Amino acid sequence: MSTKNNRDGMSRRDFLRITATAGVGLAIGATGMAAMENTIAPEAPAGAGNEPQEERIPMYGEHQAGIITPQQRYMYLASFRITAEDRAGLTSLLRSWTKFCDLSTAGGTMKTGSNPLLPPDDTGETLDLPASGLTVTFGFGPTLFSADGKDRFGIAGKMPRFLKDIPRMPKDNLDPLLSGGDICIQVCAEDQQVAFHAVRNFIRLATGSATVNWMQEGFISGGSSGQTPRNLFGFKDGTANGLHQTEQGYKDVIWAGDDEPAWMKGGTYMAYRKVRMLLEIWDRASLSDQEDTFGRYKESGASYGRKGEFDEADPSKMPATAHVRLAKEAGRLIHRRGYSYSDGIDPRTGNVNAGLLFISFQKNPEEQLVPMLKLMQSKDALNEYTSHVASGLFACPGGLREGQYIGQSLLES
Ligand SMILES: C=CC1=C(C)c2cc3[nH]c(cc4nc(cc5[nH]c(cc1n2)c(C)c5CCC(=O)O)C(CCC(=O)O)=C4C)c(C)c3C=C
Ligand SMILES: [Fe+2]
Repeated sequence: MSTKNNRDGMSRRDFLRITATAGVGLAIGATGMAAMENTIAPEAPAGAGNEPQEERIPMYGEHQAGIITPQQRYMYLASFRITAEDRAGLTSLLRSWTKFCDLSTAGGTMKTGSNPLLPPDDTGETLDLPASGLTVTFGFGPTLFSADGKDRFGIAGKMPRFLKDIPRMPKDNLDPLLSGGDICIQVCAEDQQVAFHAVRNFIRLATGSATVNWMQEGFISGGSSGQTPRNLFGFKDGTANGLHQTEQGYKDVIWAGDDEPAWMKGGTYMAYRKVRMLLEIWDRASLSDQEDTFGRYKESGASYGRKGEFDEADPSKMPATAHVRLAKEAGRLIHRRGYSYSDGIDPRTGNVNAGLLFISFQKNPEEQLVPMLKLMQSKDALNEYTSHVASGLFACPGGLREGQYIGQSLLES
């Protein structure tokens, strides 16, 4: 796609580069920061500018996209309550959502419409934007299968083996209005407006068939440059995913087993915890307390007693309550794909309302995730600085072939 602007002869990319550089100079001048000791010069990763992201991530395949896909910068998570009264209503919604996915992940939009007396078919905010690595991942919650003892859609007999709410943990501070749901959609993209457009249109297309329970937005840094993103405590977060990132590793850790209903073939379970991070308390903790909390060094991300971020961790070198040591003691791996969030300021306290939208994928949440969560809730040094405020567990069906709709293998098998 050409980015030349004919009026001033400068490409959109050149313009962004020049203004970005000028902006840095102005900011330094304005604050009078002549002495720059104690700083770390950032290494500019190649291609990490503001270029439009043409990348299209195929939505068809053995697995849904957005699970082992390298993390895009922006994420929306939206949970829906299905109001359609029967299976035909649910099927029709899933068909129209799938059609929209097919179009938008390829960088297309619906027609704006030819009848000026009707609302346009597309909301329009991505008309000039490329696909931007958009992915959409669907998960089905326990209540889709059975709610209040009712089998609303005739699928109660096809419930996957481990689909139930994550058990309540002693330190939980969960808001039921921000937890659970019949269907959860994870939307990720390199451009926030592309991701927003998708989630907004899922909501719009659901009119009359589903209502939104809650929606969260998240962001990360660095992912596309190949570096591990840092969370809002300033630590590299996601390093240990490297332990299972092979085809066999994914099979062992993520993809549902053969003992699941057929529609879960190539699927997995998505766990969600919204974890508020108490930034003001954390920022007053010493560097050594911060590092002891994780058992890793802040700058390098290396685990205690090691030099490189990816050197094998030795839990015996970490304090007994270190987060990473406890994760290791739980003895199982999970695939984490979390995003930071910021919900502005808590007006009652003036504190920043921010944290981690913890998302993990695993084949058996009962064996892989729940024991880890229990161990962490009882001992984790991180508990002093965090509070779990929302939760959810969803079964993600396997991937689609062109022409199929999401959930077809569940509803029509
Ligand atoms: C029960 C699962 C987990 C929750 C909840 C959780 C919350 C949470 N984690 C961080 C920051 C870090 N976590 C790190 C590693 C790590 N965390 C979990 C699990 C949960 N974290 C696992 C399984 C691991 C990997 C352990 C290992 O095998 O080495 C790290 C270290 C770097 C890394 O590997 O990613 C950080 C940092 C926060 C801030 C948080 C809640 C707000
Ligand atoms: Fe963690």
